Amino acid sequence: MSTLLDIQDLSVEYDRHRVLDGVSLAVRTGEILGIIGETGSGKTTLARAVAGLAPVHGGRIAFDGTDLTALRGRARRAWRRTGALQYVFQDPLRALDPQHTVGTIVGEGLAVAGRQRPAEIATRVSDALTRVGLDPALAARRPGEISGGQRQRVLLARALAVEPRLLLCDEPVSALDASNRNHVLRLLAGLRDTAGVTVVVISHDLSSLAGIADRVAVLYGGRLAEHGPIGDVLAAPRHPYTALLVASAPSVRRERAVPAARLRGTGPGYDGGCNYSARCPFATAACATAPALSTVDGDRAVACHHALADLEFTS
Ligand SMILES: Nc1ncnc2c1ncn2[C@@H]1O[C@H](COP(=O)(O)OP(=O)(O)OP(=O)(O)O)[C@@H](O)[C@H]1O
Repeated sequence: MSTLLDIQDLSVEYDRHRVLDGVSLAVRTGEILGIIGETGSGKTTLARAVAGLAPVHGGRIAFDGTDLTALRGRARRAWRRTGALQYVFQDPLRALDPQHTVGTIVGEGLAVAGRQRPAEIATRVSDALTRVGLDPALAARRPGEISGGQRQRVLLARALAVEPRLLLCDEPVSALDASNRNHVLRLLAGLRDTAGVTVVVISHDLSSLAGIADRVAVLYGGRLAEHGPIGDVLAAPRHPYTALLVASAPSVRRERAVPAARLRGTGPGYDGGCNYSARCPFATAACATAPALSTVDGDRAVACHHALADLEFTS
């Protein structure tokens, strides 16, 4: 499978405070990649950096071979107008202009591209609303006149209207009830399966990702702890933090996961060593040096000096 998005050694700083540190990650064409991590781990920052909305301090983000971090001025605007990459924001209420109708909002990207006549835009808006399971008649309403679940779908419809190649969805289901959550997750899986759209889904909830993601990347304190095929990662997490996440998610938990009670210590730090070591039950003197992300089992990678073997989980 080819790589659509290639992130190399990405760092982001806000006011000299580093919130992403040397993240390298490839998103393959046609897959759903889940990004998981606790609050403040840098998930949104990673997505915003890819969308050109966060201050990249170092590294490279390439989309189908084009280095997005090098685009400036006209080239950058032209790239944005293609709509190839769409970022679906976390908070629908804040992301949707309350003054505009749903139809205007969903048609925005098409109008920006400047290639569509009003009648064509109206048809594409109707199609996009239908695709996300909404009645096209909602186009006449404003964001304040529809439900939270419907607003989340409007955000998705807006992104889909421009037929993106890559969809970055930031916590697309966290504010939804179970039935809306399942609908949106099925919708994302359907986009991958029938339209070949590549999807990155950010979540702090492993069980939401378990049913739809092909691979998962685990962020901790702005660094990548582990990534790999989701089934393998859930069955045998290699990083102690991933093991903790799996142990804390009842619906995906396996017998051998490290008990959640072994969580300890304070949050992440950047003292030069492994930023998980203060919380890690397996930490040793070796962890005073930050571990590099190393390939294990062919298709997986883990940043841990003590990358766990399956048997070590029984404790
Ligand atoms: N605009 C900003 N200015 C300064 N610091 C920021 C800004 N945006 C995010 N941060 C900081 O960057 C870190 C990572 O934030 P981010 O929103 O990426 O985390 P997250 O994993 O998406 O969290 P959540 O699950 O709560 O959305 C946090 O410490 C946050 O306070």
